[in-house]
Amino acid sequence: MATQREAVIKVRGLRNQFGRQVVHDNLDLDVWRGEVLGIVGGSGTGKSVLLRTIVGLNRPAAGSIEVLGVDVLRAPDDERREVETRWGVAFQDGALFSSLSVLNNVIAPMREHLDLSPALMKSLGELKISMVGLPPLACGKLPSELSGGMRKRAALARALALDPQIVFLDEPTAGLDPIGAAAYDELIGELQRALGLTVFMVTHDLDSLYAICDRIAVLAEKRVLVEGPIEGMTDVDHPWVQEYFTGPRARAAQVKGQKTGQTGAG
Ligand SMILES: Nc1ncnc2c1ncn2[C@@H]1O[C@H](COP(=O)(O)OP(=O)(O)OP(=O)(O)O)[C@@H](O)[C@H]1O
Repeated sequence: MATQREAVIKVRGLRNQFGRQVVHDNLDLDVWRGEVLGIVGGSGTGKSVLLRTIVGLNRPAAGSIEVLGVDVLRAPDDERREVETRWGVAFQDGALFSSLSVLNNVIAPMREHLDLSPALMKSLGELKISMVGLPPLACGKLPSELSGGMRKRAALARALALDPQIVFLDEPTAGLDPIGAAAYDELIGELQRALGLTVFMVTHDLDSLYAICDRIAVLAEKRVLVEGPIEGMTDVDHPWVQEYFTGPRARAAQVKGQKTGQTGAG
């Protein structure tokens, strides 16, 4: 099995620096096709910066990033634009266009990258919106007219607009109540299995880690300190990892994960 793993994202020797603040130094990371990878780490360890760097919203000081076989930092513009259509990103606050309806938000990437008739885009947009569990009524609403949980689902629908192979999620369950968060986790797990997605998820949510992540990458000391299945994290001899994965919240999340039988998406 291990020999068949294909890295859809390969980060090597990554350095990110803002002024004199070094956020990442010589960071390496592989993300395997079809996995749900949870990125965790203390506040300010650079989880969001890592995501933003991989998707091209932040230019690193050094290193290389390969996504789906494309060297995204050095590829010519047309190749880079093409590979961008093969991933989708959903940010924590949704980052939807506030003046566009949910349907038009979901259609926006199609308008930009595909040459489809308006009628076909509308049908595809409605399909994506139903895939994330939003009612048809949501299509015509503005983002401001949705609840926080619905906005996150709308952002996910937009991330799925171009049938991506990889989805990046930045703190997808932040701000949701526990029931809403569990439902969102379930949705991600279902979509991942149904569509064969690779999911790169920055999260603080221990329940999500136990419920849907196949592997965890811990950011500490400016790099990926450790990566692997969640079960092995309690053996890692590092104060933050110990506190995070053996504290009372982790124990509660583990029990919950076992109760619902949701440990790992496989
Ligand atoms: N554009 C920027 N300019 C300057 N500093 C930045 C910029 N973006 C991020 N940083 C800094 O980089 C560090 C890492 O930020 P990042 O948002 O990635 O942390 P994080 O691990 O996601 O934290 P949290 O868990 O609190 O969301 C922080 O100290 C932040 O202030």
